[in-house]
Amino acid sequence: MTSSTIESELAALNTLKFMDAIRVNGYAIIDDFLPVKLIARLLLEASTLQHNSEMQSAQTGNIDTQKSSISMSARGDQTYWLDSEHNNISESQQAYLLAMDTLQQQLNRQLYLGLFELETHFAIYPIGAVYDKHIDQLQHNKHRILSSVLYLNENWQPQDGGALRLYLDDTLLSDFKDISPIGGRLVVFLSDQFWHEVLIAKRQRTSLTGWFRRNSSIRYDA
Ligand SMILES: O=C(O)CCC(=O)C(=O)O
Ligand SMILES: [Fe+2]
Repeated sequence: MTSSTIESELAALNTLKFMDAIRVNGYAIIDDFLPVKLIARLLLEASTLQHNSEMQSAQTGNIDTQKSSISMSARGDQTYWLDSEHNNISESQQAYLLAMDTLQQQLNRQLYLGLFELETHFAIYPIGAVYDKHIDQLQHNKHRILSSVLYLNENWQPQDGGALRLYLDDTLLSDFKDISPIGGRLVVFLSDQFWHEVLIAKRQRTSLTGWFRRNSSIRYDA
């Protein structure tokens, strides 16, 4: 997919509504963020990486430092970072990165977030895996500004479970929104504001998770 195709795909989105949602609520959801074929190719690539044992068990960010035990959490996903160390970034992965870069520019232009770069990885949650309630902006790392999750799951049904549970009020556990990990759906939320968790699923659950950062000095800490 060429740069101009991605640009026009994104231009076609109702970006103003999306930006307004972030401005007002601190989070936003876009369905059909990328073409179905591209989502299918990314899903296949994640499965292949898993098959070839190239994914790693995820770790939580602060076990080493013990600085912010409040953020310590259990997670059962496997990850694969898209970065220059893995120099075989596929065409589909490039298309995803380009789309996210375009989104970053729009976010900066319209919300003045000053986002500098995206760190991102594939994540696969095998059946039964969860990610306990946590917050993405760790106390020793304030660089993560906006979290993003692009779901890659084909034909995901509500009864499959695996929702992202976003707590809308950190003092009120009953006030949450459950977001189903439907293929092509992109969720973004302010990294320091929302406690969230990944609920158990009956099917394997695949995504591209990312964090838009303001600074690049510390990387890959989750
Ligand atoms: O996959 C999701 O819905 C959320 C993942 C998440 O919270 C994380 O990786 O920090
Ligand atoms: Fe998270």
